[in-house]
Amino acid sequence: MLAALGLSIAETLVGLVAVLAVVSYLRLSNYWTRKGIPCVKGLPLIGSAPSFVMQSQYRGAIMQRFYEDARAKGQPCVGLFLTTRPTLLVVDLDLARTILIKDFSHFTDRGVPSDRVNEPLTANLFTLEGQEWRTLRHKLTPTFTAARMRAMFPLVLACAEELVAVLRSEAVRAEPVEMFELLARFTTDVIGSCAFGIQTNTLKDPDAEFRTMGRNAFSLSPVQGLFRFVAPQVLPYLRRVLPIRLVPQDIHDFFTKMFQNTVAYRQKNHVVRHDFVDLLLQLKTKGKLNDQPDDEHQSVPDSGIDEDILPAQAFVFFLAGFETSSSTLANCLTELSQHPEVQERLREEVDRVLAAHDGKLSYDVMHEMTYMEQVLQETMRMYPAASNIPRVVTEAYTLPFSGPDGKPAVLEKGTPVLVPNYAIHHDPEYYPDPYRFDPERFTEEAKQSRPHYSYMPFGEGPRICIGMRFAMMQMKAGLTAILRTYRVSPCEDSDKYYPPRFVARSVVTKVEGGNKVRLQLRA
Ligand code: HEM
Repeated sequence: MLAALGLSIAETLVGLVAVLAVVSYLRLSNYWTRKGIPCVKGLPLIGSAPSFVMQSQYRGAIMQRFYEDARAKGQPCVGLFLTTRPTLLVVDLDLARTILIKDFSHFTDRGVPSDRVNEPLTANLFTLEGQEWRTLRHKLTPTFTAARMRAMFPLVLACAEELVAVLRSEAVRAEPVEMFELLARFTTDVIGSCAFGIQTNTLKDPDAEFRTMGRNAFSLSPVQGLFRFVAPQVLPYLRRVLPIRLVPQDIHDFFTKMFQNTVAYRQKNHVVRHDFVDLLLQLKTKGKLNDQPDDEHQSVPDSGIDEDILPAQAFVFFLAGFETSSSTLANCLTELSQHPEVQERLREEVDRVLAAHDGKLSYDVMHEMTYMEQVLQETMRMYPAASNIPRVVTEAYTLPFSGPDGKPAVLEKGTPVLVPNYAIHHDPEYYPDPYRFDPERFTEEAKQSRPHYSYMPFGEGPRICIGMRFAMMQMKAGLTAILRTYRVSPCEDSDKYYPPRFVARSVVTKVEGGNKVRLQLRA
């Protein structure tokens, strides 16, 4: 055919790119303008944010620039093009509430690709869409109640004690300690224990297979990053012709096998451990937990969770839970090392609360540490693990305001929407002097004085992080264990790393150069 037209492959490709560029240019010129939504056009094919396509800047900061410009002009939102894809960036907090909560039924999905047939691990709570997601969320929600967390707490505490022991040898060496890596091993052990029911031993052995697999699951090559975050819309087409996997085969096989082995062992030996494996197995058979009453008003009995996607749920608890919590905890320690007065006040609280309970830490005792809650909240304001909250329009949606021509703007099905929580968390109108670490921003009084939805480290609405209780539990257990035994202080070269710069091509908000601190045993 090409030969008949007298074109070489190179000429055809150049022609194709030229046509795409013209189509993209025409779209750029009209798309948002026709809807009456102010926009940032940018370049054909690349769109409004070259650094987004190149993955050369932290995504939170990229969106912050658009957010601040639009906010200065009093716009409730701004239209962008991420590559050729029109994407709506939300600026106004009422609009954020409308999308995430009030009219959630038009925005139920995230637009993260999954493939249940070829890669069952991708069919998890984070990626599933529509009714499938709704049913699964309904079944999994009771596995995260305070009572279940209380039952799992001893497993978490055992890992926190191991962390303290490992830190002891680091403190004795008197060298700077990279806390991010150590804390990633801590949270890997915690979630390995609670979601896979095994002792992953990564604190004892940094090269343990679970840590390697966890690390690899988060290390994206530039090309993987491009497909997963920048142009996921082209992924389904490419996957038809190229052998592109969402989760590399070895990682997929490893986590599936781990979960299946644990299940087989539990069923053979009738082991009960009060962890997520137990709870997932209960949900598999009955669709509800053993101690949940039957719903009298339900005409059809609950069906169980399909066996093929059971490991996927343990996998997503691990993936969504370990690096988010470890990076938050590591950033918290960096801030505490830079703010000794906050650290001392927090340590006094830890000592006082523990002394009132014979030195014994429990799930309920941790809740008495109110200043610790403030410190972690301020950390998650400055370093939200997810810098933007993504949604996709699942049913065409008329925005609650009109464009300059007086006509209401309609968002088409499939349009991505981003709520920029990093930008909102650094808006000086909500948080004066936003780059200063100040846990006083989270006293009850200070929280009441701010508008709703100006703080969303765990997202918002029906799709809010399901694991936030678990996250707070493991972070508080880790922080308590560290502070009751050690003091942290900055390294000599800390001005190279603080104030922090964020890693550009990272799924989770992480700082450049890691989180190095000095550790001293308390006298
Ligand atoms: C500091 C720790 C954590 C942070 C900051 C965090 C943050 C988030 C955010 C921002 C979302 C998206 C929410 C939205 O779209 O509105 C999310 C979703 C999710 N998180 Fe977390 N997370 C953390 C820890 C955890 C843990 C420990 C687990 C599990 C044990 C977990 C499991 C999940 C799951 C399964 C979802 C998807 C929920 C759904 O779509 O229904 N996360 N998380």
